[in-house]
Amino acid sequence: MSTDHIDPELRQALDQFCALDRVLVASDYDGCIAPIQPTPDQAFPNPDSLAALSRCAERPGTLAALVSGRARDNLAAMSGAGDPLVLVGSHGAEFDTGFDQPLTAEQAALLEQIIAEFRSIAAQFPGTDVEVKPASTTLHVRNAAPEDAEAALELAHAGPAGRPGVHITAGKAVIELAVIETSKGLALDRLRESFGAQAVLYLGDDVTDEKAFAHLRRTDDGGTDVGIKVGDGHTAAQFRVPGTDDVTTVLAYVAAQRR
Ligand SMILES: O=P(O)(O)OC[C@H]1O[C@H](O[C@H]2O[C@H](CO)[C@@H](O)[C@H](O)[C@H]2O)[C@H](O)[C@@H](O)[C@@H]1O
Repeated sequence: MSTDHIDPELRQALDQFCALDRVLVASDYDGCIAPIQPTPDQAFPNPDSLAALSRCAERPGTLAALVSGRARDNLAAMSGAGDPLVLVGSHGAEFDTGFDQPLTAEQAALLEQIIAEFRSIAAQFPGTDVEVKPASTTLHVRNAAPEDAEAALELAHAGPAGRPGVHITAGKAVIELAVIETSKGLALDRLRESFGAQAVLYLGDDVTDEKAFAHLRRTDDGGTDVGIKVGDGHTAAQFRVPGTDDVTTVLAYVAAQRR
């Protein structure tokens, strides 16, 4: 999608957004800035998208952020991004200051337990793998045979996912269990308020991004948020683009308009 091919309604919304004094430009990482890959450690950013988001961050009155389900350290390492981009990890719960609350002893014990249960499930199904994060764990099934993937997810739902205190996030070829509540929507609220943004632009491709889209709104000081779903699937976002190349186009357009 060249800049000329941005859908006219989306372009109009972006033009209105870009004309505001203070804005927040935020994107999900996997499936938006980085194309989906067989394993998490292969998902490097599209350099053009990352460069465009970084240019946004350098524009006056513009805060730019990556808001990811990954652990923040891992997001920083894989993306190579840092100042002036803001990095938020753990589905919106992990800022540069860490988590708002440290895990309680009970939560830490619960996390150990569900990690062990995920590892025991992964040991039974070739091609499945377990990712460990500070407050959650992810069972990856992308590289398993379809029947193994289904069986592994069923076991996860029937076992660790049902434990009291566990929060489930569905995702692309994963099930993720957290011992704290997370929300990319609350993360956007926090960034919006701290920066005094009149409007927020958010791009996301996965189920976890729906919490972000649900927090987008028309604001009192004249701004209208812009939500863009990347790819297929149900969404609350007003706009949709087909894939990660379109993320580059949108971010490059915003960076150019904000100059
Ligand atoms: O919020 P995001 O930045 O989109 O992170 C969501 C999850 O992304 C990663 O998993 C996904 O991407 C992998 C690499 O492309 C892919 O192999 C996997 O199937 C996808 O679900 C990451 O590993 C998770 O921790 C994130 O929660």
